Amino acid sequence: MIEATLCFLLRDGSSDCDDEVLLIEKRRGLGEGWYNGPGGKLEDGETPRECAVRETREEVGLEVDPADLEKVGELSFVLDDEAHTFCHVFRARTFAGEPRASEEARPEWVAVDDVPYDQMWEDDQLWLPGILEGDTVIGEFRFVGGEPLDEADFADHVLEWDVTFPSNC
Ligand SMILES: Nc1ncnc2c1[nH]c(=O)n2[C@H]1C[C@H](O)[C@@H](COP(=O)(O)OP(=O)(O)OP(=O)(O)O)O1
Repeated sequence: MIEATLCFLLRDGSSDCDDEVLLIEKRRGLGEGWYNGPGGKLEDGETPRECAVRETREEVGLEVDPADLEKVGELSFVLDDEAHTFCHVFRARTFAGEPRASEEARPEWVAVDDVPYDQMWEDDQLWLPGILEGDTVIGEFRFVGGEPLDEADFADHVLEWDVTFPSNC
């Protein structure tokens, strides 16, 4: 099973009440052409938090202090009844630098109310709005139809909200 991360960075928006979230348009690999948060697969010996920091740096050039990352989700993606990917989701409001594009990702600040869910993984619309509003979640999402995961059909899901994660995970 693959272990991966997603990292959602938030900032105050230009209008009075709207937060903005940094999304990437994925330029290669799984989910190519879709929007998502920066993130990717854990490397050997890496913790999820370290992975989220590294992937954010590599994909969009922003520096995040691991201590500023709040663990806000654990998502299990199941393909044809087999565990496929376990994804740790983080959120942060503190980071350094200006986003820049990389070979893997084109970054874009998007108002939280304008997230393009029709250009994202189908499951994102089920859990990401809650994450962007400050909630926490554990979710399982079942896909059918074989590899690759991003061409499989989304079948069903289970969500548990308002979860408490240990501060060190
Ligand atoms: N269903 C769903 N919804 C939302 N996000 C995801 C999924 N499935 C997923 O796999 N993901 C996320 C989890 C990861 O952040 C990425 C996939 O990681 P990937 O880009 O393959 O990992 P990298 O390590 O960056 O890839 P390479 O550097 O090897 O190209 O999608």
